[in-house]
Amino acid sequence: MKLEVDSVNLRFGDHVVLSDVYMGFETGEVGSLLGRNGTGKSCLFNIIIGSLKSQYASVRVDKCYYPSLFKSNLLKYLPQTFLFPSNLRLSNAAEYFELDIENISEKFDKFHIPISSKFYDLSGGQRRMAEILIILNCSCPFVILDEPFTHLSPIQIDALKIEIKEYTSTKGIIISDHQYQHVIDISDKIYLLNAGKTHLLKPENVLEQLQNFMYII
Ligand SMILES: Nc1ncnc2c1ncn2[C@@H]1O[C@H](COP(=O)(O)OP(=O)(O)OP(=O)(O)O)[C@@H](O)[C@H]1O
Repeated sequence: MKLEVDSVNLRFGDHVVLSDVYMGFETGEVGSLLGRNGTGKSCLFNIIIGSLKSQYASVRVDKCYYPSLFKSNLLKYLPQTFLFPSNLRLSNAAEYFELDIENISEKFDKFHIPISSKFYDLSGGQRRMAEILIILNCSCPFVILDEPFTHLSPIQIDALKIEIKEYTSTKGIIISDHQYQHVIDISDKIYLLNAGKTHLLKPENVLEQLQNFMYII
């Protein structure tokens, strides 16, 4: 399946954030969006899911138009901020997303997170990992993870990178994170957002292109 967003134009008053943006992602791959702070990555994700109205945007899955992809069961989205209320039990959050509790508890065990806990029982990193696992296990063809590596320790990041790659057997996974080296390690395709436009990076010299766009020095 192919998820495409194009002709995205977004401005707040005189501030033009996105100008004629295109991105395309397919199931079976990890696709990424990099860009400096404030370039519009989260806005673009919110436009894709349908929670932010832009002046214009066309969001399609396999050439069908979706004004609100979030309601369609084709995509789940993990925002930068925590997703679930603190006093919710992990198992209840999993049930809310119609997950098989037995299957998901095995995943949680792997990361030493008890599924019977409430979110406030967990550390920041455990909580982030728990939310990521719930979203990754949803039976939808696309998942967006906004800053999945935030709060995670290096060893958890490495485990998550393996996990994300495994889920591409059934999904397209779209990520954005400023820990660009980890993003590069697992991405099949990388877009860089700069001055309101997306640029699809050539796979052979990604670091050099990131330098040219002054995302890194
Ligand atoms: N509701 C809003 N009203 C006005 N400006 C907004 C609004 N939402 C976002 N912006 C502006 O749009 C720009 C893009 O914001 P966005 O959060 O998408 O950036 P980002 O690329 O995700 O940044 P970061 O990497 O820091 O998370 C910023 O300049 C922000 O101030």
